[in-house]
Amino acid sequence: MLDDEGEASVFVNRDLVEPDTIIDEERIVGRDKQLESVVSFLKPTLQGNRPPNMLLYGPAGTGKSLIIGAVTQQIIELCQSKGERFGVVDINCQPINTLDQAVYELVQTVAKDVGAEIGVPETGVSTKRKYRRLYELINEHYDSVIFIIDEIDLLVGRRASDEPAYSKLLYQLSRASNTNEIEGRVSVAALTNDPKFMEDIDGRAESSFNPRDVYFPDYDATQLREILGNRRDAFRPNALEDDVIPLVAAFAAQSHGDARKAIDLFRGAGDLADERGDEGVCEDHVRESQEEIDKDRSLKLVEGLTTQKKISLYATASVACYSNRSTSSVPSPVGFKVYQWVTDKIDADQMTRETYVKYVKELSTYGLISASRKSRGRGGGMYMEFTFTGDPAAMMNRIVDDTRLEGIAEQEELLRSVANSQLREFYNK
Ligand SMILES: Nc1ncnc2c1ncn2[C@@H]1O[C@H](COP(=O)(O)OP(=O)(O)OP(=O)(O)O)[C@@H](O)[C@H]1O
Repeated sequence: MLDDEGEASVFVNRDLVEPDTIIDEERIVGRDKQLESVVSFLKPTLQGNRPPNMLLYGPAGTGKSLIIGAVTQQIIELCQSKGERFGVVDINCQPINTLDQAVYELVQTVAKDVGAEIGVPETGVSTKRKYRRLYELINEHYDSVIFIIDEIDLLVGRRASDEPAYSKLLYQLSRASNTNEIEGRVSVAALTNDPKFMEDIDGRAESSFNPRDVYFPDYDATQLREILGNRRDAFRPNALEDDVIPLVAAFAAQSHGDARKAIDLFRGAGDLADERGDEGVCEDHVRESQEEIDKDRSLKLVEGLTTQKKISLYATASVACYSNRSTSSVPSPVGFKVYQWVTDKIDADQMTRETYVKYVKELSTYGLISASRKSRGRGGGMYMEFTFTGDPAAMMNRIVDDTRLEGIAEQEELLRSVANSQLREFYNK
């Protein structure tokens, strides 16, 4: 089978494994409960009533956008057949910084959907004017509307002390029909990975938004297998060896349970097979793509760290890497001693032990390491134990690109002995 460029390819429909491709409802699996809830909440629209507001929450890649998108699409079609205009106004807050930009983005989205002029400039007019234009467009073109605000918790606004921008936006949008600014029925669906933002919304916003919750948990390996199995026709028949889907699902379930990343890995394995001119996709392609993904991710992350964080991570990784013990986990007091040694050697500032622990713990939120609290036994106090999820030596190599640490890397034997003597001292106490 040849692809668009006339090259042999394992794919027949690569789009199906692109994350942004909108898929048919038959390909959605494992989200029956969430689908049922969203359908039941939005059904009143079809009877001419106002649906409740909704909060769809759960980790990344668990189908929040997919489910709300599929249900609202159906409602658009059902309304159309009755001659009613149901507007779906969908924005993602990730690239947006302020309330003013968010309102402008809403105006732009509606204008594009209905083919009208935006009608307000992006800058130089008040946010109020933008709201007015938004309501005007909606009143002209829709009988009812749902606002879908993705990654709502990221819309914090400029000043940390103010009421967050998401709180103001939720307040305005959810009361727009009570104040008759929008004549038709309005509802708001907020999507987030982190529902804790609700703790910071203003009391007024809370009572006017007052959402019905729908929770999206991580997918397990069985669900991911099904999701991927439903897209196997992206590949040429017989191009996939039997163990490919189970392995992709197992990798994804183990590290995140995110369908988007699982689909990325599936596609990556196919791309690798194509690159090498192999006829089919096998287990090795999956393993190598996963390694590439891990490498890229940690590389990007390490590049963005401050020097102090790099040193903390380097010292911790060196203990994991050089340890002569049977486990490679790193007790924080040992990591800190090695950190002190490294900072002395390169003549860098030295943070306190608390700061060192805070920095290393922070990296656990990126999945590079895991951190757990341990007890030293009676009277011995508590400490943190760090374990690297990937290869600590690869991590060290990446950090050494930071020139100040090159000198240390040349003293590998010395660092090895420092790490082990600190480990011995810690465990023999
Ligand atoms: N249940 C499912 N069945 C089939 N495909 C799915 C399912 N859940 C998610 N996907 C696919 O995974 C990708 C990510 O899903 P989606 O965008 O809905 O995640 P999300 O929860 O909104 O994530 P985020 O918080 O990152 O925006 C999409 O390509 C989607 O098609």
